[in-house]
Amino acid sequence: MTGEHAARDGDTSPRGELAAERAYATLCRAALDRTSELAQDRVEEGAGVLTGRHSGESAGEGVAADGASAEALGRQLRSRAEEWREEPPGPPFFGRLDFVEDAPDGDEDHTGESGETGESEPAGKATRGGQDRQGAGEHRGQRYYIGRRRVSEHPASPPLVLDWRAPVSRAFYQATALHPRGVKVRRRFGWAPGGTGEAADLTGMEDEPLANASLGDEPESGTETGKSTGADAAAGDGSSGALVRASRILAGEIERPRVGPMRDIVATIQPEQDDLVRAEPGKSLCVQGAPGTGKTAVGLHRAAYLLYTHPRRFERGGMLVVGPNSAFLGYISAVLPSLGEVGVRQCRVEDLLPGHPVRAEDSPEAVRVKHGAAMAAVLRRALYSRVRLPREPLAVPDGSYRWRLGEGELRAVVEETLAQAPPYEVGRERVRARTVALLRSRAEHRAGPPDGAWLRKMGRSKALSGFVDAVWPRVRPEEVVAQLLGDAEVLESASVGLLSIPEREALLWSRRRPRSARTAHWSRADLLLLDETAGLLAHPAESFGHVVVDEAQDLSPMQCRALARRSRFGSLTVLGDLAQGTTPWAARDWPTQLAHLGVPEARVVPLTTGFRVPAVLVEVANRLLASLEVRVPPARSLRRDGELTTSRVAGDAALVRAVTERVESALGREGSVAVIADRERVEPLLSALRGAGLAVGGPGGRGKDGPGAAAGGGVLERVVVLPADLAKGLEYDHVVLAEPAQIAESGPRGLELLYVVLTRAVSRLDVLHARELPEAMAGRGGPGRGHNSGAG
Ligand SMILES: Nc1ncnc2c1ncn2[C@@H]1O[C@H](COP(=O)(O)OP(=O)(O)OP(=O)(O)O)[C@@H](O)[C@H]1O
Repeated sequence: MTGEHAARDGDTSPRGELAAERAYATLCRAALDRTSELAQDRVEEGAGVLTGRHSGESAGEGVAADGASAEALGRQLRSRAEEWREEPPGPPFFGRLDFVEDAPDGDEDHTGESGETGESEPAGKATRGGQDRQGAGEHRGQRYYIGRRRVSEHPASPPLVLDWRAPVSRAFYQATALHPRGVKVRRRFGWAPGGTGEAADLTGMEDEPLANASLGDEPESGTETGKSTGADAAAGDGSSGALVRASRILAGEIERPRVGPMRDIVATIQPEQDDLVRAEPGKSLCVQGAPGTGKTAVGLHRAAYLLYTHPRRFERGGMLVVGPNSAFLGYISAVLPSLGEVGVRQCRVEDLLPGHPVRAEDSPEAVRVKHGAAMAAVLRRALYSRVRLPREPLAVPDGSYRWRLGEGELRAVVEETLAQAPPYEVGRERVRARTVALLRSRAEHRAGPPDGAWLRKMGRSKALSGFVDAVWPRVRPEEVVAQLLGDAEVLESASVGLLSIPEREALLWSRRRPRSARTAHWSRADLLLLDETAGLLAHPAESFGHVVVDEAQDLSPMQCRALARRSRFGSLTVLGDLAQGTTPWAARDWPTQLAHLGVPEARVVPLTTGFRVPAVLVEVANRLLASLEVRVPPARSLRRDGELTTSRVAGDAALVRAVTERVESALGREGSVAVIADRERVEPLLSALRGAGLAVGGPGGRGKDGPGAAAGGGVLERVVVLPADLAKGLEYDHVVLAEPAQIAESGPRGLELLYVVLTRAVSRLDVLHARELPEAMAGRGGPGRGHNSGAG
């Protein structure tokens, strides 16, 4: 149990240890079942008590203070109870830490977290206080189980299992023989895939001796899955490669076939990923990660970590996860709930924008201009061109008297307000307040300080309101944008020096289009303009404490600004890969993109170890990097498996035949198959494959971007034909790539697109080509270090 080493005096044979761990699992399951019942009872009682969330809280601490939060809490309790009812929580733990009894001299701990307790730290001396710099600190002699969530027999009793996010759990991810953090032995548990976490599902375990490993300690135990090889990793450099090579459980988990929606990776988070997950909440972070390095996974785990560690911070401004499209969001939607976080908003940028129906379509050039950074300046000018400097004095009637304000002083009011550049609506009220202040000083001079009622009367007076309307008119975003796009003169004066004449022409509505704000037909990109203008008028009502932005390289400057507005007081986790930028406005460098996102100071951290794409494929993909217009560190792969074939065929008909053959032979093996080609080839390939009697899905049929994934995944055809531009973010066991040269030439970002396509395969990639391979792909050493054949 979490506490003193319980098994020390028991049966220490591998079989005996496994039996003891299974018994412990049974104990945990019983405690979980009780927690579930308790949650259900509380929903029924309507009690506003959090159950087991934010583990430091004992029963009663989460009582809601007001109706709205009581309702939110009720919803959360209900979903927690439903979650428990519908989905058994799975294995109650995946790891165990045994800390040393005595701190060995010179065993420096490098956590820098001395004394970290944190509000989420589980109660009880056993887990209070972090490891000190000399090693185990207060954890000396303790044993802790680590799991997806805290398990205890009662919310207030000491935990049987610690949440993976608790400070002490960090040692599970970070301890190495060089820096053992006071950990004597790290144990990993192997559970039957797909099991519900019953004791019988616990099939094996591996121990890595850490502290004193260099002195030649033997592993504590071997298990049914084989002798521990942990010592190899422990003695190594602690890199992901060394760790994974040394652990069959780790390697098995990482190489497990991918089916259905994305899973959490909580049992196998790697040290460099853990650093990002637990990075300081207040500071923004940008992860430049090669394909399959776990950027999405890291972002989601970071969200869960921040919510757990800083619950109060995110009660005020919530957490937002932004993804590129709804199918992707469907694909990742199960991860946070599986980590116990059900209240995170997950959406696309466009879901945050004004909800006008989209009734118009822009030309590609108009889309490009509307997404560009210059548009923000154009809109600002268009809005502020409405402000007029006063040209005459103002007389404000007050009973039979008239207060007079001179043109010069009124002009100073407007000029000073403009110089302060507040949001437009704030500016308007500021002009009003300052003009009233001028009246007050007049009145004071004449008859002593006026009272509040008089000041309010003056502020609302017709003359003063008329003045404010004249110099700083009230306006709606729709009016500003409709006038800008509908009136050539307005557009010209707002965009001189910012847009070229052809760009202006692309923006201008044709004469047939309605001109008024009320009847305007808005395009998708117009919604960005409306949002930008609304942001110039006032701060958005919706603001987030933290925003996780995925595939951030593909966002346009205007999309970035829409996010920046919503996290003015928060921080961002920006995830992306410049080499995978395929939109017309994709970022070429991070500093520029981070500036658009409002966080120019964010640290950029590379992730280069890939968990998806095998090394032989990564090597081919990396050859492209030299030809891209971006500089990113090349990927390396943890996976040594994987096959690559490259085959030249004689002409298009032969290419179709070769694709069919490859698909047929791929079907003889396990896993999903995707044929990826330029959009033009999709229909012919689909009909050829169907003509050959194969059940094939069209674009979006399955995978991360397909409705299959959104609906829970994998239920549709095993084979899909996919245009290259829909491949981003997807994974397939076997990929057949048809005519890479055509993809490379398909547009200004063709090579980036090809790079995306080359990095989708989890196991096997067949490259089929009738034309020469793109030079960039051939690299210096020629294509295909794997098997080459002339089949076709
Ligand atoms: N530490 C880990 N343990 C196990 N699996 C992992 C780990 N890190 C990542 N993975 C797996 O690797 C795959 C790729 O992860 P993910 O989709 O997060 O990568 P990505 O960097 O966002 O990729 P891309 O840039 O291609 O979209 C996923 O199947 C993920 O579950």
